[in-house]
Amino acid sequence: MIKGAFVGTVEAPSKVILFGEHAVVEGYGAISMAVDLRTRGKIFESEKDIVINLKDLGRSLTLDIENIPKLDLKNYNSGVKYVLCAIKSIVNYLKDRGYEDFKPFKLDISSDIPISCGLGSSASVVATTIKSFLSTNAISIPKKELCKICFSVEKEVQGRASITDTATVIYNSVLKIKNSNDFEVLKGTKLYKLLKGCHFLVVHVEKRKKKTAELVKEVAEHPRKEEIFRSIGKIVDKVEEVSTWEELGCLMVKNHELLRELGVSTSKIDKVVELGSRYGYGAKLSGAGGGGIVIILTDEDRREELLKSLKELEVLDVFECKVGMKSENQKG
Ligand SMILES: Nc1ncnc2c1ncn2[C@@H]1O[C@H](COP(=O)(O)OP(=O)(O)OP(=O)(O)O)[C@@H](O)[C@H]1O
Ligand SMILES: C[C@@](O)(CCO)CC(=O)[O-]
Ligand SMILES: [Mg+2]
Repeated sequence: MIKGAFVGTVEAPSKVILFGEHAVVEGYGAISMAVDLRTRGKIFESEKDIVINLKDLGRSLTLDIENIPKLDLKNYNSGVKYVLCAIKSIVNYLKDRGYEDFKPFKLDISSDIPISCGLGSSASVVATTIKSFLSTNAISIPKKELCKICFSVEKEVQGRASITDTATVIYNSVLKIKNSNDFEVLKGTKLYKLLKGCHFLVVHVEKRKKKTAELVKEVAEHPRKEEIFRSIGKIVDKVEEVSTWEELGCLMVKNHELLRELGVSTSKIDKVVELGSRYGYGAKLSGAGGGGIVIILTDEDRREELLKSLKELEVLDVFECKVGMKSENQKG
């Protein structure tokens, strides 16, 4: 073995939630779409231990393989908990199924996904970490099992989570989340065909002050959450019936208004949603909120006016995204 020899790369995409965030945590529906902004895990040989370099955080973890099942996440700061919990979860999952003698490796993790803005960077890094461990040990498990493990990591770190983000980055497609345990890949459906023709802009409006874990906890304590979740659930049910971009955009705005009532929007997010409605078919915040991203269903005839108005608002970044296509940065 050449010490530190490069072995290979594992990747996972990011995601946007088109409809249903927060309500989906309590079993309502959601519709999500993978986005081609990716987390990469570069795997190298290692003589002993698992060494994980989190390039975007400037942090490095060295793990004695024997001690991984007993890792206590409370001893680590929040920034590394998703990756640590991911490693611990896959080791325990495999040990429970008779696997042992896991190989040491070094893993460099880096990502083009803006962290903590609603693009599912946590789900993407969890999937990348677990897929890297499996790849190093030449073990493959069914995608559904991979989803369950990745979801359990988000739930353990956040306290509350749905299957949306992890299933979407693992299946790398457009998903309809049906309830807390079940989803379907929408490929070939009427909605998928409509979405395939859509042009979306993902606008990173502003940095969030809170992590998803805090935001979902606050929403869980909202006095009107059940009433608002029911209304969001009704919107999600309507989405599969729409036939035009106008109808889709209108439902996005209605969903956004309900997220505002949940208290997860901000004034700048609302301004961008208003621009998305003025120069496009509609828009809404996406992900846990509290700042972060807005997704806009654009009208290509008014795209330049929209981009000019976004520039005047001094948003952080603008990415073009289309179903199944590479995302391109559009910030002038
Ligand atoms: N490239 C990365 N390297 C290491 N850790 C990362 C990376 N990207 C995300 N994380 C972890 O995920 C956390 C952000 O997760 P969080 O759920 O708050 O935001 P998000 O997943 O981007 O947004 P949302 O959950 O709303 O889609 C970071 O604080 C860090 O712990
Ligand atoms: C806010 C939320 O609905 C989406 C976060 O991207 C949380 C979850 O579904 O796990
Ligand atoms: Mg997340």
